[in-house]
Amino acid sequence: MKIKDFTYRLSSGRSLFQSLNADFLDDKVNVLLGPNGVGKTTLLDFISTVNKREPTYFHGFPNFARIAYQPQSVPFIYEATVFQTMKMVMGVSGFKGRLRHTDLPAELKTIADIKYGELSGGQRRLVMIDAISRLDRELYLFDEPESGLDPKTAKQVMQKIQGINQRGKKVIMTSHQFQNINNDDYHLLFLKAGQIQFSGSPSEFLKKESATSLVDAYIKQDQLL
Ligand SMILES: Nc1ncnc2c1ncn2[C@@H]1O[C@H](COP(=O)(O)OP(=O)(O)OP(=O)(O)O)[C@@H](O)[C@H]1O
Repeated sequence: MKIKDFTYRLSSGRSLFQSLNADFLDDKVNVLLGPNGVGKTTLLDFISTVNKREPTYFHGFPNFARIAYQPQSVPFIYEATVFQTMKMVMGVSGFKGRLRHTDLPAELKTIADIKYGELSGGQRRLVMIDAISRLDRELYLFDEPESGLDPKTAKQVMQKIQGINQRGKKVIMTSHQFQNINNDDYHLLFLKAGQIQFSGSPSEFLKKESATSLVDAYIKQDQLL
């Protein structure tokens, strides 16, 4: 999956992407990094076709029906339980199988009959990620999947996302968290000033910036621009 020479202006006239080029790897979890407001979510919106995607610039991406997308927030019905919400999300997305209580991981079984609207922000995210992960798609998009989750739950979510990729599925996510993406199963793409400024493995990122942690490498890269 590649993006070639993609330029995009916001309705205000501000240029968000300028001749942006990006290569995404099939056998790694691709992680878009970059400061707030640089356009990571907007890029996912184009890849997912929420924003109209021109084939001139986007190459090798599956069509809408073969993509699962976890946006940062989703509309929900306050009164529906967690279990009903998961079934609704999966049903709307065309899931043909049957979801049973016994299929749920322990952390969701305990909240399955609570109203979705009564969950915390982190719990809602966990529920949506679990539901979306069960869909059978070619490409999975996750927008800040570990944001708002406690460290243990964040790690579980990242393991779930790794598991999707290990099943031969393509994954692109955004993140501001570094503790769980510091091994070479991840492919990092640093977005700033309308372009991908770095892409490569975490170890290549550390080497390029002569840094000992990804946070330091990120800050050094950010200060360059
Ligand atoms: N519907 C919209 N109309 C106008 N501008 C928008 C719209 N959506 C996003 N933007 C602008 O586009 C820019 C990129 O936003 P985007 O959400 O893609 O950034 P991001 O890199 O994902 O940020 P964050 O890390 O904070 O989530 C921002 O300046 C934002 O204000």
